[in-house]
Amino acid sequence: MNKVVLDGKALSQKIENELAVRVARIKERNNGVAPILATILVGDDPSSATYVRMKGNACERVGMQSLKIELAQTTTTEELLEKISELNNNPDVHGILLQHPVPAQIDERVCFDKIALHKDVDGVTCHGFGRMSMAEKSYGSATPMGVMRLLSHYGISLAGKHAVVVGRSPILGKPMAMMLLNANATVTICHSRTEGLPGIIENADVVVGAVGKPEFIKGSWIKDGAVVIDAGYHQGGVGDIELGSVVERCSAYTPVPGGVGPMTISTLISQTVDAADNVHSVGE
Ligand SMILES: Nc1nc(=O)c2c([nH]1)NC[C@@H]1CN(c3ccc(C(=O)N[C@@H](CCC(=O)O)C(=O)O)cc3)C=[N+]21
Repeated sequence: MNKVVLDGKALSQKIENELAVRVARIKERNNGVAPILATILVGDDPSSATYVRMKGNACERVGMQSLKIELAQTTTTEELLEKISELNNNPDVHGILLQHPVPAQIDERVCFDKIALHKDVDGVTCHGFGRMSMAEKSYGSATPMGVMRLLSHYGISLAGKHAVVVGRSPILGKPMAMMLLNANATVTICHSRTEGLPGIIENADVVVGAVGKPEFIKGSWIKDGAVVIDAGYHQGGVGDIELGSVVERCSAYTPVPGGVGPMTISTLISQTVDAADNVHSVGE
C-alpha cells in the first residue's frame, strides 16, 4: 500500500507563499496598508498565548498585520462584547479571532456571535456555521476547513466514503461533520459518550480524531487502508489518535505535529486575506 503522509506543514508553506503575493497586491492598491487580523486573547493560559502568538507570526510571514488584544483573566462578557463591537466598527480590521477557550465567567457563545459575519474569518459564529452547513458562501471554521483543504490537496475523494468524526465541539467536530457531509461522505458523529466506539470506527474509511483527549482512539480500532486525520493537539506531541501502530496500515495520515495544526493557521490567514479582498461579499 502506498501510504501518504498528509504534510500540513508543507502545504501551509505553499499556501503562505501564495498569500504573500495576494497581500502585496492588496497593499499596492491600498496605499501600502496591509490587511489586519485582530486576535483577542482573554486571560493567561500559556498554551492559548502560544497559539495566538503563532497566528500573529503567520500574519507577519505573509506581510499582514495583526492587532493583538490581550484582556485580563477577570474580563466580563460585557467588556469582551464591547471590545468585539469596537473591532467590528474598525474599518481597518478585516478579520477577528477570539481565541477559545475564554475564562469560565464569560459567555463564549454570545461573544463569538457578536463577531460581524464578514469578519468571522475563524468561522465561529452560529450564522457562519449555518451558512457553511447550507453550503452558502462562508468562512469555515479554521481547523475543519484546514482538514478539507489538506484532503483536497492530496486528491483524497470523499464521495460515498464512510467518515467517522469523533468529537462534536462547536468549532471542530460539528463543522467537520457538516463539511464532510457537503463533500458527499456518509458521516457518523461519535463522541466521548458513544457506546461501542471501536465497532463504529472499524467501519470507517476516514477517521477524524476531534475529541480533545490524548490517544483516546486506539490504532487497533482503525481498519487497514483508512485515511486517518488527527485534529487533536496535546502536550508531548500526541494527538487524539494512537498513531504508532496505524501509520503502517493506513492509506494516509496526518502527523502530529505537522499535520492539521499548521493548516488551521494557514486557513485562518487565508480567510483573512479573502475578507480583505471581500471575495465572499458576505454583507457588511
Ligand atoms: N477560536 C479559536 N480558533 C482556533 O483555531 C483555535 C482556538 N480558538 N483555540 C485553540 C485551538 C488550537 N489551535 C491550534 C492551532 C495551531 C496548532 C499548531 O500549529 N500546532 C503545531 C505544533 C505547535 C507546537 O509545537 O506546539 C503542529 O501541529 O504542527 C495547534 C493548535 C487553534 N485553535
